[in-house]
Amino acid sequence: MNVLVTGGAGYIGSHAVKHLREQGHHVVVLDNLHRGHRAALDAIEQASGKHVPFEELDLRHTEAVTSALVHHKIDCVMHFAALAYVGESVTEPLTYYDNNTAGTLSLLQAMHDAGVRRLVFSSTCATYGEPASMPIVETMPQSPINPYGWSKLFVERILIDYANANKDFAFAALRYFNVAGSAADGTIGEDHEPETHLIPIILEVALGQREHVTIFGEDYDTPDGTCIRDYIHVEDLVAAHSMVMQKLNPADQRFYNLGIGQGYSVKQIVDAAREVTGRDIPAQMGPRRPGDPPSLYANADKLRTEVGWTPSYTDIHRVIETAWRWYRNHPDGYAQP
Ligand SMILES: NC(=O)c1ccc[n+]([C@@H]2O[C@H](COP(=O)([O-])OP(=O)(O)OC[C@H]3O[C@@H](n4cnc5c(N)ncnc54)[C@H](O)[C@@H]3O)[C@@H](O)[C@H]2O)c1
Ligand SMILES: O=c1ccn([C@@H]2O[C@H](COP(=O)(O)OP(=O)(O)O[C@H]3O[C@H](CO)[C@@H](O)[C@H](O)[C@H]3O)[C@@H](O)[C@H]2O)c(=O)[nH]1
Repeated sequence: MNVLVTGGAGYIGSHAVKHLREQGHHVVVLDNLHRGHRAALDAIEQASGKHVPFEELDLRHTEAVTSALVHHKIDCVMHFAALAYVGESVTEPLTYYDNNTAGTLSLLQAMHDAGVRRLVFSSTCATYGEPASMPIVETMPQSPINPYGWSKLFVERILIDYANANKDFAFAALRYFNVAGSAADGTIGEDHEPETHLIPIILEVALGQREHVTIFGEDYDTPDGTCIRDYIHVEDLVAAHSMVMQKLNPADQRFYNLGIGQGYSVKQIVDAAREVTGRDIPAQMGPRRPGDPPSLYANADKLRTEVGWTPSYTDIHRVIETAWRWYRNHPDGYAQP
């Protein structure tokens, strides 16, 4: 298939580009490079010896996006492009609604104008807010507790309405839990600025780039008092995307949780990282981070049953190993040393 990957120069998008090409698809990247890295695409190009077609465009430039869709004869869009920091969304809500919600509206208009009828959308478990029970199943109420979650939930709603009005359109919204790790072959990885995610921060401590990791709260109602999350390896996540894409039939409206169905506490992650790296990783207790639910993990049975996906990484040590390989070999990320 001819697939347009929006946000393809970002962390998850670049792993999707690599995987889809390995699966034999023809991939075009669209990214405005606001938080992406041209160097990630260069690395994919270098490792494969094959050019990565790249459109440096913003989602909100509808006409230019339409032209790109037509020019590359796109069959399906995988839509990763978004702003994705919960804390930033609280202080800059308009930026999030403009980029994530209005940006997707513009993309849908462009797809409509270009006659592209398949979309796989990056949603998030942040759309569930603080669920009453665990694990989370897709039918549970969605009530986000931050603008980031709302900016994604609005898109889910828009997709339903658009698909109801256009019966030849099909979409899947994949609600990710915590995405972690790097390509097992070491070619690409995670490089966020600012970095706010737990595993990268812990590995920056292991590298000596930070003095300690602060554990945000140890008074939660969980077995060791720290927050529990469901960490899915980025390669398992993108494999699920291509499997779902292949299954999309006209008029499909699919919603899936994308996690491994097992939770780890913050303390367990720190301990696992100490074992993997063999480094002393100083941790300090700090106050809770506003907006953090105590526990979030998936029931991912629907994806297993309907699509046949299973995660290959179920041991957190192996997930951290892939991330550690990337950070050790690229201590400055994609920046030139
Ligand atoms: N990282 C996670 O744990 C996680 C969890 C749940 C959902 N998600 C979702 O997955 C997707 C990818 O996340 P990521 O961690 O790879 O983020 P990222 O910041 O690394 O990548 C996002 C990419 O999108 C690009 N982009 C943003 N707005 C754009 C626009 N208006 N036009 C064109 N390009 C634009 C950025 O330049 C960047 O390259 C996002 O939609 C995010 O909401 C991520
Ligand atoms: O320095 C740190 C960083 C994080 N945490 C904790 O570690 C856990 C994971 O945090 P983080 O890695 O920042 O991920 P989340 O806040 O869970 O958010 C991620 O996962 C969500 C889905 O769960 C996505 O929607 C978001 O885009 C993505 O950033 C949370 O309990 C945090 O409180 C710490 O204790 N110390």
